[in-house]
Amino acid sequence: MKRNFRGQKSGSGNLVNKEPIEVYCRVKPLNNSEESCLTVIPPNQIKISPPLSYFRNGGPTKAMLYTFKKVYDDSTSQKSIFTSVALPLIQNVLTGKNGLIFTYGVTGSGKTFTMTGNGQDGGILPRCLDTIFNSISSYQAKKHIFKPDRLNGFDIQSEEEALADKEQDLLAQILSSKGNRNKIDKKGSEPDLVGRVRDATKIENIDEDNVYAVFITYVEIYNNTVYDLLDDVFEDKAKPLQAKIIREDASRNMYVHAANELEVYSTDEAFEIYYRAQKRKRVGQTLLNQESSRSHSIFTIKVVQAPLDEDGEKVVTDKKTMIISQLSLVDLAGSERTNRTKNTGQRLKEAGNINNSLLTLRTCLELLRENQNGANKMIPYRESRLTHLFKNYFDGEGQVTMIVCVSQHADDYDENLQVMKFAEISQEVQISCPSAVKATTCYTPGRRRANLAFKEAVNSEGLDNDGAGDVPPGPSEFVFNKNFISGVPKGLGLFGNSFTEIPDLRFIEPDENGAVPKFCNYMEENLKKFSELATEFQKKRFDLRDTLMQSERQAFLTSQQVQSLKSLYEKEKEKISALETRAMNADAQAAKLKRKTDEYEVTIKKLKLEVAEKESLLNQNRAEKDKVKEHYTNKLTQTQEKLNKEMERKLRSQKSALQYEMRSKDEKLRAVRRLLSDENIANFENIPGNRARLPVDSRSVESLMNAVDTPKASGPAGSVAATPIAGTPSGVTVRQTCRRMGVAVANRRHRRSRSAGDVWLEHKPKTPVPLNTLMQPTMTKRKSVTKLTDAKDVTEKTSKYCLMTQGQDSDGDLETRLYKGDVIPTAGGGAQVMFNDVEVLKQVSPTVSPSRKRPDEIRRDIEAACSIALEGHKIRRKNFKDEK
Ligand SMILES: Nc1ncnc2c1ncn2[C@@H]1O[C@H](COP(=O)(O)OP(=O)(O)OP(=O)(O)O)[C@@H](O)[C@H]1O
Repeated sequence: MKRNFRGQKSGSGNLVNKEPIEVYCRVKPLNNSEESCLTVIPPNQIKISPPLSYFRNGGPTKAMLYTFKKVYDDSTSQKSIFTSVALPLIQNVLTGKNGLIFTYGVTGSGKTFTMTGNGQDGGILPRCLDTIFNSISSYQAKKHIFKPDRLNGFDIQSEEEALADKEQDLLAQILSSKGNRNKIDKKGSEPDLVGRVRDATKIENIDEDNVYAVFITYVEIYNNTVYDLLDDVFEDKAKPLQAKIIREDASRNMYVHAANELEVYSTDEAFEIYYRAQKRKRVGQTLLNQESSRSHSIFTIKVVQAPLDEDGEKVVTDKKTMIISQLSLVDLAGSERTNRTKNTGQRLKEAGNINNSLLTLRTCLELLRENQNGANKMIPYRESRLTHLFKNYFDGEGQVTMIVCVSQHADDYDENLQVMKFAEISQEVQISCPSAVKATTCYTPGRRRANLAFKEAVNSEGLDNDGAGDVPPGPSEFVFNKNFISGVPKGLGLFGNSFTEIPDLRFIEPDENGAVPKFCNYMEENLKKFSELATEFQKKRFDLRDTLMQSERQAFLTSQQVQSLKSLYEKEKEKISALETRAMNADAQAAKLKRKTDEYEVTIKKLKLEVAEKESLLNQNRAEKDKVKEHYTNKLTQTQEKLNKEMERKLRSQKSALQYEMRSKDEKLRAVRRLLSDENIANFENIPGNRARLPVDSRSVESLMNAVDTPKASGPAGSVAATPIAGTPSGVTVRQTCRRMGVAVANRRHRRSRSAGDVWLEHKPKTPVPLNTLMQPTMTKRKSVTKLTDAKDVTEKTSKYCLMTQGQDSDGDLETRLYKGDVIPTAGGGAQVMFNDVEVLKQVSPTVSPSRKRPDEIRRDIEAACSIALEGHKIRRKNFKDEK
C-alpha cells in the first residue's frame, strides 16, 4: 500500500497525538578570547546576557533565560548531536514516518557545519546516510525496481524491467560524453570524501521482509526561486538555470516538480552526488562568514520500501503495498542585519529574500500557535517557497525538529535574542504526528529469512529447485521434460508455449534409442524458433516501450497540464474566494449603508413633514398676523380719523372757549382798567406830588398785556407806541402807554440798596424741566417760588424778579424763557416789576428741523407769562386794598 502524507492522516486515521516542534540549541565555539554573551545552563537552558558595551551605552542590562529541549555547548561533538537529534528521525523514516530537521540561526552561527560538517567530522547529513545504508544494506532492492513516476510517487518494476533499465542506464552512461552523474570516480572525488570517517550507527529491528531503496533530491531556494541542484544544466554553463515549481501531488503532498530523484545504492554514491551538487549551491563571502549560504538548501532522503512475496524472494509489484517516507534536511540561510554584513548589490538582495522567507516562516509558526489557541487564521504558507514546500510538515505530516545555532560572540547578542524569540514560538507549536506505518500484507513474517535458509539448504544438499521429481532419475540419467523446462530461466520460460511439443526423452548411456539426435533436432528447431521469437519479442518490446514512452510522455504532459490547470484552478479559487469575501464585505457594507440611507430618508421625510407643517403654521400665522395688522391698521386709521375729528372738534371748542375766555378776560381787564382809572388813579392823584412823580417810561403789566392782546389797538385807552426796551437782545418789545392814569408808579425813592447785591425772586414753574445747561441766569442771592402767595416775597428785600416759563416750541423743542425785571417798590408799599430783559433758552433737537413760531403761539406764551404776572398784580391789589 502506498502511504502518503495525506493518506496517513485522513485514510488510516493514524494520527494519535500532537507533539510540539522539538527545538535544540547548539552553541558555536568562540575564537580565542572574544567576549561571550551566552552561558549554557545544562541540560536545557541558556542565559543570554547583554555585552559590556550595552551597559556602557545605557542599553538593557537584564539577562534572559531560554529553555530548549536540549542545549549543546561548544564542546559537543557532531556525533552526539546526530545521535540525540537525528537518529530518532531516521528510525521514524525507516518505519514509514516523515521527518524534517532544519538548522536556524544568524549568519555564521554554524548551521552548515551542523548539517554537513566536514570529511573528518561529518554533520547530520552524512551520518544520516551512513546510518540508513548501514541499516538497510542487507535488504536493498535491486536498482531500478522502484522507479520515480515524476509525480512524487514511485512505480514498482519487475526484475526484468529493472534489468532493462539498468542496461539502458549503462548504455546511456557509456554514450554520454559528459560522464555519469551517478558514477563514483574516486579520482575526482572531493578531498572530504577520500578520508571520510563513516558513522557506524545501525538501526536494528527494521522490517526484514521488505526491500528498500534510497532516493535523494537536493534543491535550493535562492531569492525565493527553487532550483534543482542535481540538474545537469548546472554543468552546462550556456543553459539558463531552470526554476522549478512547487506542486501538490494526488495525495496533496507538496513537492518540487520535475526535480531529479536519484537512486543511490550506497553512502559513497550519495555523497558523490551531494558534494557535486553542493558546489552548485549559492555560497558567497560576507563580512561575517567566508562561505555564507545565500540560499536555503533542502536535501531529501526518500526511503521507498515494498514487501517481498510469499516466498520471500521477489518484490510484490502492487503499488499499494509500497511505503514512501522521507527525511528532509534543511540548512537555512542565516538571518542577516545589513548594517553588520555591509552587504550591497546582489548580496543585499539575497539578504532581503533570506530575511523575508525567514519572516514568513516565523509568521506561519506564530499563526499556527494562535490557531491552536482557538484562533482560525489562514496560514500564509504560499508567501514564501520555503513555507510552501514544508506546508505538509506543519500540517502534521511528520516530525519537525529544529536546531537553533547561536554564536556566543557579543556582537551577535541582538540577533541571538531574535533567534531565541523565534525558538520560543516554535516550541509552542504543536504538530500532529502520524504513527508508524506498516504494510498490511497477508504474508508470513520472516519469509526472507526462511527463503535464505532454504536456499542455503539447497546449495548445501544439491536439491532441485522444486524440491522433488516425479521419477527420480538415476545417477547417470538426464531427464528432459516439462519439469526440466520449469527450471529454465524466466526468459526462456516465457516462450514455453510457442515451442514444439517437448518430447519426453530419457538419456541413458549409451544412446540406444537415438534420443540424442532427436533432442538435437528438437533443440535446433526450437532454437530457430527461439531466435525468431526473440527478434519478434525484441521488436515488440521496443514497440511497447515506444508506446509506453509515448503514453508516458502524453500522460506526463497531461498531468503537467492537469497540474497547471489545478494550480490555476486553485489560484482562481483563491481569487474567487477572496473576491467572494470582498463581495460579501461589500454587500454587508452596502446593506449597512442602505440601512443608514433608509434611516436618513425616513428622518428626511419626517423633517420635511415637520418643515411643511411649520411652514403651513407660519403661513397661517402670517395670514393671521396680516389680518390682525390689517384690522388694527383699519382700526388705527379709524381711530386716528376719529381722534383727529375729536381733536379738531375739541380744538375748535377750546378755541372758541379760549376766545370766549379771552374776550371775558379782556372784558375783565377792561373792567379792571376802568376800575383802576376810576378809583386808584383818582386816589393817587389826590395824593400830593404823585402825579408829578409818575415816570414817563414806567411800564406796567397791564400795559404789557395790552401790548400783547391788542397789538394794533387804539382804543379809548389812548395811543400806543412800540419802543424797544434798551438792552433787550431778543427784541422783545413792551408797549409804552401814553396814559399815566391807572399805572402803578414805581417809587424810586424806595429802591432798595444794592450795596449788598441784588436779591432775586425766582418765580419758576412747579416742576421745571432740568436743563443741565451752562446758560443759567446769574442769581447769587435768590429766593425761588413756584407761586406768588405772599406779598412779602416781592416787597421785602427782593430787588430783581425773574419769571421762568417752560414750554414746547413749534418744533417740539423745549424752550425756557426767563423774563427779568427790577422790583420797584410802589408808593403804596407794594412793588411793581419792570421787565427789562427776556432770556430765551432753547434746547434744540438736532434731528428736528427748525421752524418758525406762529404768531398765535407767541401770543399764547406771552399770555401765559402775563397771567402769572397778573397773579402777583392781583395780590398786590388785594394787599393794597387790605392796607387801605
Ligand atoms: N561547532 C563548531 N565547531 C567548530 N567550528 C564551527 C562550529 N560551528 C561553526 N563553525 C565554523 O564557523 C564557520 C561558519 O559556520 P557555518 O558556515 O556553518 O555558518 P552558517 O550558520 O552556515 O552561516 P551562513 O548562514 O552564513 O551560511 C565555519 O568555518 C565553520 O567551520
